[in-house]
Amino acid sequence: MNASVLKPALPGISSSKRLGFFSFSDGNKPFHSKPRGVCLIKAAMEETQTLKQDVNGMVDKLANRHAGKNHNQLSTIGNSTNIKWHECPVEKIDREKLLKQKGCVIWITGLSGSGKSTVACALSHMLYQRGNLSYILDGDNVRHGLNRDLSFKAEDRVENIRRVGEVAKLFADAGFICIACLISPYRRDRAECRSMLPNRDFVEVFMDVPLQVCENRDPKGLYKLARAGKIKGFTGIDDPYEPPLDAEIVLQCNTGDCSSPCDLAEKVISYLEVEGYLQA
Ligand SMILES: Nc1ncnc2c1ncn2[C@@H]1O[C@H](COP(=O)(O)OS(=O)(=O)O)[C@@H](OP(=O)(O)O)[C@H]1O
Ligand SMILES: Nc1ncnc2c1ncn2[C@@H]1O[C@H](COP(=O)(O)OP(=O)(O)O)[C@@H](O)[C@H]1O
Repeated sequence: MNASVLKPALPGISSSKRLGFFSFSDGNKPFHSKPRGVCLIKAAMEETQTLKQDVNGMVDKLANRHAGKNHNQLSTIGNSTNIKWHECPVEKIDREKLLKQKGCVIWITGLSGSGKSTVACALSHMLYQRGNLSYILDGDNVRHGLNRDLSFKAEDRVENIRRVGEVAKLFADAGFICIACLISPYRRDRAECRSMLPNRDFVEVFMDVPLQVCENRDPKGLYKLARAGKIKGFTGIDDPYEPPLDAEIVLQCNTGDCSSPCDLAEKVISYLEVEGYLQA
């Protein structure tokens, strides 16, 4: 590999921290259209040398972790046979150092109309303003793509939550503060998602808003349709919702007079701050 084709995308950060952000050209197209000075080429070569050392260190770290283990062991997970986990030396903790935060999942559950999406957006915006990276997995939105094959019957809701739980786990592993907001009506499914993550990395937020308030809001007119029997199996009307018994955060709104979405999001921010998620 040619030293001049290395492109540090985050100048000013040490090479080990930048490791995940280097990309390589195809060798024919240099990154800089203007001719660069010899000093820069020399610096780039030195940078490459440091990088190689970093990569070797990372690979050694991986080799040590695997010492004594059977590298060829194949697994069967569900219907996937003969599969093998592939480790990469750049780990979650390395990405977290880059992002200066800890990856986790904020799981917002509650009835339709309880304010899940609104709080998720307020939270994401506040995190963005603080310089923290988050990403929202909204039930409604995920059902436009990944989960478009799923209906609202019980087994499809279970699969909906399982898939979003798995995706959220990947985002947390990438170092994101992943905000999943879904009705997720069943306790057992939420517990399954919790169990996918290391201890404390799953933060359950319960939108404790009475059905009456949600129904009065009815921004999409769905409760009206459900009451008229035009939507069958609507959560809270003729389909169950199991409120959490041990959520980390409960955002209550007992009457129509609720705290503002920003005030609610602030409570989540305070929790994340106290638990140390907003720094690496
Ligand atoms: N039968 C039924 N029950 C509940 N909700 C329904 C239903 N049909 C459509 N919708 C709309 O789908 C949104 C909920 O999707 P979710 O993926 O969050 O649901 S679930 O977690 O699988 O129960 C939900 O969005 P939110 O209002 O944002 O919760 C509704 O707009
Ligand atoms: N804290 C709040 N106070 C008053 N109204 C709210 C609050 N949060 C959300 N809403 C309103 O309630 C309705 C439903 O909110 P939404 O976020 O779409 O709920 P969900 O995602 O749970 O279905 C929207 O019209 C929204 O503007």
